[in-house]
Amino acid sequence: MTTFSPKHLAPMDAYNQKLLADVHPPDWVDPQPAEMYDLVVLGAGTAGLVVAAGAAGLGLGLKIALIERNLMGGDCLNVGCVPSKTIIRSARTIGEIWKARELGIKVDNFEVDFEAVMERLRRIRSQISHADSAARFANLGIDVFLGDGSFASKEAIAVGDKILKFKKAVIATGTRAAIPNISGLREAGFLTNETVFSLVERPRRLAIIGGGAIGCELAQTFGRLGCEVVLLHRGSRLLTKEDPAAADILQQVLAKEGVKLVFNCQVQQVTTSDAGKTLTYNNSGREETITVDEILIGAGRTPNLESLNLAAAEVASDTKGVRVNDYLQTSNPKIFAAGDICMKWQFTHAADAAARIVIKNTLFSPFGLGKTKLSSLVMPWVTYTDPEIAHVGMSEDDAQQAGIEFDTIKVSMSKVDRAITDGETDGFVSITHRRGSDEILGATIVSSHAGESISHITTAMVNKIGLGKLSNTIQPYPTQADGIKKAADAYRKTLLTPRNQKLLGLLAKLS
Ligand SMILES: Cc1cc2nc3c(=O)[nH]c(=O)nc-3n(C[C@H](O)[C@H](O)[C@H](O)COP(=O)(O)OP(=O)(O)OC[C@H]3O[C@@H](n4cnc5c(N)ncnc54)[C@H](O)[C@@H]3O)c2cc1C
Ligand SMILES: NC(=O)c1ccc[n+]([C@@H]2O[C@H](COP(=O)([O-])OP(=O)(O)OC[C@H]3O[C@@H](n4cnc5c(N)ncnc54)[C@H](O)[C@@H]3O)[C@@H](O)[C@H]2O)c1
Repeated sequence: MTTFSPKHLAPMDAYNQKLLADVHPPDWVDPQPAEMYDLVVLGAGTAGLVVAAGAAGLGLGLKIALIERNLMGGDCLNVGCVPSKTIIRSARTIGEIWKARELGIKVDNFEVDFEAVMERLRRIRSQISHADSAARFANLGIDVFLGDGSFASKEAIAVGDKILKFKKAVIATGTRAAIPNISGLREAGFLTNETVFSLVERPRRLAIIGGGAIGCELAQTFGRLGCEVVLLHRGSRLLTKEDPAAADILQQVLAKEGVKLVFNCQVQQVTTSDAGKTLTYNNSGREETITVDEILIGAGRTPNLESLNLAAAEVASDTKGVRVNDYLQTSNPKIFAAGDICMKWQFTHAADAAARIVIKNTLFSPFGLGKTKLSSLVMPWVTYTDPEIAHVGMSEDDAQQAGIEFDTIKVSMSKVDRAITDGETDGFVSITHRRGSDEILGATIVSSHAGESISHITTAMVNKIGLGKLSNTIQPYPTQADGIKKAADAYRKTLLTPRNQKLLGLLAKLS
């Protein structure tokens, strides 16, 4: 039986008890290890779960072990996508209420019940946790071990006093919040994604360090839920990995909603007093201070490597994580990796896609034949702010670096009827294509449902459908996805050269 104490799971109400019973049952008894495993998977976040379930689901009688030291489901279910998107839903409603008057609806009074918002988060999370549960995976025929796994040799992993020998192993141990080295921060105390979703009381004043995906999503969310939010970002604009025009729209929206944005900011120290936690920071050369009740860190990730004893398995790593080749194979040919621990794309769907590649490359590529490359994936992602910012494929910078000649077509949402009727014209569709061809290289969409719309373009790219065919694809009127068709139509118009016009004129005369 394990002696696990869920230090970050609070409060221990009925919902969190249900979650725990699913993803780290307090009375769990590890099985006796098999003599030899076909596959041992280290870490039961998205990547590990998909590898284990995918391999077991083939019905080939493979012997599979899955090891998790904390909560099965990893970041996504417990302290990432699921809790964040659940409170983002509540915050969206507040955004709608703010907009109500513009839509002709008077809402004079409303109140945010922060406790109820957070209780809903815990309820929803516990409602879907069964899919990632120890019981479900054991029922799939997988040996589930709840404990800290570390390599004992090139061919074995230790978990507690048990040794699991493997033919192949997969490292899927993910990441955790990187904590910036700021004097007084640890003493003052801070929140990370591991603790922020356990809040039961609304902090009146909240400082967020880092203006990436976590910082932006949660600054808007907690701002809408009634906190005074300051976002301290060291870059000169938010969401450094996104199209600057997309970041610009978000900056304007956040500022309008009352989130204080500080750029080019270096937090130097944190001190504590009766007034709260005071951060001293350098704002473009000026020293400033701000006093808050809580500090949330969203300043990037650090890989979960320390306890793995990678040296024993001769697996190479660096500060970013486990090193892999394009087949997700580590320096030990029997050991693969998937998910945040080894990838620049740190998303649940990326971990899922990588896990599928790993199943194929570990189990179904005899003599290394028929392996799939990570670089073959077309990767979309979405930042769930309001408006959403969605991207797929290459950015203009990527294309430039790859030496590809390109053109970009951009359509403002203010030209899309449905966005106008919805009062959601902050945004655009931008599609980058190979110059002189309709091949789509990448796209960014900023709109209230950009996350849904981007899939049209992802599907087109995966199936090598160009802008010409997208222009022929009928979008129902009026939808915001019509912006994609407008961009494709705009590409078509570029084909109307004087020579083509002459030809068309001739055809018209002859018809
Ligand atoms: C706040 C937040 C919001 C997010 N929102 C989104 C979103 O909306 N969409 C999206 O696509 N992505 C989102 N992400 C990213 C997403 O959560 C990750 O990309 C995804 O969880 C990665 O899965 P993984 O399996 O690689 O790693 P993890 O989910 O980190 O799983 C790794 C597991 O390994 C375990 N482990 C580590 N070391 C050991 C060991 N030695 N022995 C045994 N077990 C070990 C850990 O306990 C953990 O359970 C978000 C992340 C955060 C933090
Ligand atoms: N919707 C989504 O898919 C989603 C949502 C949240 C998180 N995530 C994933 O989680 C990962 C981690 O998110 P994140 O926001 O922590 O990382 P991030 O890398 O996206 O952004 C962190 C930002 O913080 C800044 N920063 C770092 N140290 C700082 C400091 N001391 N002071 C001020 N700014 C500082 C960095 O310059 C960077 O721009 C992301 O890479 C993303 O893949 C995804």
